[in-house]
Amino acid sequence: MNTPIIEVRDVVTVLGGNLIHDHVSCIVRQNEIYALLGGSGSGKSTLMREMILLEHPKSGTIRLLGHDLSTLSPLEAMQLRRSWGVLFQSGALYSSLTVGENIALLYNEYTDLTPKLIEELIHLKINLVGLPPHAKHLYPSQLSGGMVKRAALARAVALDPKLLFLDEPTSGLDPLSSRQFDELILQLRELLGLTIVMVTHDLDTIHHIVDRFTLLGDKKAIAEGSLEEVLAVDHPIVDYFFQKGQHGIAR
Ligand SMILES: Nc1ncnc2c1ncn2[C@@H]1O[C@H](COP(=O)(O)OP(=O)(O)OP(=O)(O)O)[C@@H](O)[C@H]1O
Repeated sequence: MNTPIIEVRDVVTVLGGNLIHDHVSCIVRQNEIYALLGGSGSGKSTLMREMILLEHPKSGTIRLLGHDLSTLSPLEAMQLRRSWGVLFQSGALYSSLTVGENIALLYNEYTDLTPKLIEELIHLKINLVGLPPHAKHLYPSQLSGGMVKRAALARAVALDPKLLFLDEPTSGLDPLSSRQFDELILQLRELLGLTIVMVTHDLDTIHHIVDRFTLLGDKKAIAEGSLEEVLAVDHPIVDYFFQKGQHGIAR
């Protein structure tokens, strides 16, 4: 649990001439569920995108599974990309393909598995995320919001990644579906031995399943740690976020 998997050190990010991160540091450890929390525009998604090579900091370092992301060769980058799965906020499934075909795309692109084995793996992954077997034949437009997220999750774990990145996994879900999705994330962490990083606004998720998190604000990492550790930090943004001193802790 203590081995660092992602180390962000002194990251400075400038986008469109605007300073987004001003020397932000944080550490994600093996097997933990780690969250990036903060107000709108605080740079949570950008930091996650930097961890998966979709953006690049102006300065500072990000090490992932021991690799400095700023010095990767194209081949190393390609290999490293295989070690993570990503669940984007909208699900990002191809609308013209069924759930099964969306998952099969990955196997066809990255493996030499036989069609029969691919079918078996698709069945396994669909079952793993709690979807009924017939979901394989459905198109994204035929799924509820919660089912789209589950299907996208099945795709994200298709290649057995070590790391899973989730962008606001419970956004758009009702409270009951959100808690069920939290439970699923917990189960997947246990079953697959994953380390999970998520961007979230959902304080219930923070309470229920997140081990540690960074609170971003004012372009900085205001606080990092467990909920208890963050709540002990004396900072107006911590007070604001958790409504300390008003009517208990906001949930
Ligand atoms: N490509 C870009 N060019 C210029 N500015 C950008 C770009 N991408 C993001 N930004 C800006 O960077 C800031 C941080 O954006 P980011 O999406 O990381 O915030 P966030 O904390 O995830 O916000 P939200 O919770 O609203 O999704 C925002 O002000 C956004 O407008």
